[in-house]
Amino acid sequence: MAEDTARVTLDDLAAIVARRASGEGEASYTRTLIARGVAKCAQKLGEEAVETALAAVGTDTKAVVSETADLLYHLVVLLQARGVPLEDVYAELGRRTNRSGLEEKASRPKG
Ligand SMILES: N=c1c2ncn([C@@H]3O[C@H](COP(=O)(O)OP(=O)(O)OP(=O)(O)O)[C@@H](O)[C@H]3O)c2ncn1[C@@H]1O[C@H](COP(=O)(O)O)[C@@H](O)[C@H]1O
Repeated sequence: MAEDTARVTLDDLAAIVARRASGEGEASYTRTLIARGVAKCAQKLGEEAVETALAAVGTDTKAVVSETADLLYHLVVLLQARGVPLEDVYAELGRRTNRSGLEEKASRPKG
């Protein structure tokens, strides 16, 4: 899988997306998508999630990687559009590291 390209983390992507969202001038898919609103960003995230799930049960491993990259990009775009810092998500993940997933699930509000 090793290719001679830069390794980009979620933090890197969030910084790129934030710059694109606030930038002016050159064409940007990110800015166009965010300008269409949170609901559109959420719809795109849902589509990419389904495409990732479908790829995961298929046989093409490269498609799983590609769809996952699309999914993570659209998640970062949605968080930007919704004004939620990735840092808040990291903190929430951190709070969960001291208990099991079953405990965390039991602690969620019923609904
Ligand atoms: N990682 C991504 C990335 N992953 C996916 N995509 C785009 O997401 C879109 C998803 O494809 P679809 O076919 O579902 O969408 P579509 O039909 O073209 O568009 P819609 O009308 O449905 O919105 C494609 O246009 C992809 O190019 C991305 N666009 C941008 N990035 C990153 O964001 C940076 C900034 O991009 P711009 O904002 O375009 O400058 C890039 O350098 C990348 O690092």
